[in-house]
Amino acid sequence: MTVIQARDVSLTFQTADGPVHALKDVSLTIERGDFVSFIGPSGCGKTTFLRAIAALETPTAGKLEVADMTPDQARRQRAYGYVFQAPGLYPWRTIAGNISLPLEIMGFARADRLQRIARVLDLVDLAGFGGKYPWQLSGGMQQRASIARALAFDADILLMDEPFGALDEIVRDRLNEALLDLWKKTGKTIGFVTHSIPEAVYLSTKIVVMSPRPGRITRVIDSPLPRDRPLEIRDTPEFIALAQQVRDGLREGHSYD
Ligand SMILES: Nc1ncnc2c1ncn2[C@@H]1O[C@H](COP(=O)(O)OP(=O)(O)OP(=O)(O)O)[C@@H](O)[C@H]1O
Repeated sequence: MTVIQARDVSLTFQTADGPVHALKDVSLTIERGDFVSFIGPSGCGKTTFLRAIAALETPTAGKLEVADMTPDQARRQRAYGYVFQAPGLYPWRTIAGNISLPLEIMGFARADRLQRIARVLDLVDLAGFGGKYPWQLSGGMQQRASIARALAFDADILLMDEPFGALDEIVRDRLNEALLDLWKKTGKTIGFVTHSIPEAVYLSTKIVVMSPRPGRITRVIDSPLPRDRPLEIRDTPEFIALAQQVRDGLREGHSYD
């Protein structure tokens, strides 16, 4: 079942220095339960594409459908959760309070909110930390809390814009494992922006390689790796070959010239 469909999506920003073609003729189909990574050098339109899916930007041409709706309808139906690069937690609210906020805005009853908060804290392995304040948690724990917040209203789609970019490699490894586990448990469809080839290959069922000026898709690689992936899978020939394909795709786009 198709969950996200982009057909010839283009998006041009008008700036003082002239038009910036952030996306040009981007076509992509994302199926239910896919884990799709977007990888490419700075400025290739990864964030713009994710924001267009989330109705935070409007394409200048082409068609974009999210759960059979326009992005705007999907936003109003709360069809997805969105995780930003920085955790963006309010320091004056506890972790539970932060997770509760969007639920309060959406009008969930208190008992329902408490139940949902407990469930998502458990999912991201933060059970027992609901009463802490963000500054009492490590960076990795804060990012997990922000994922919990995006999961709390149980949308089928999770959009994540480089959520682990600012974290060190050891923490990132652990969060990658935790995210895969969560994806397997919940069956959600995930769109994930990253700069890291190993992260994209480790997490994804589909890797979308993009290139800049104008922002476009140069390659879509379907992963043959099994869904069960211990971290050690990164040392297997299959993983290394896949990483090489991504690298070739990035080079094809002249991304690092
Ligand atoms: N609001 C905006 N106004 C004008 N130009 C913009 C705006 N947002 C993005 N751009 C431009 O659009 C292009 C694509 O940006 P985008 O942030 O989507 O790239 P990205 O691949 O996510 O980059 P990064 O990896 O650095 O986050 C860039 O050239 C950027 O400068």
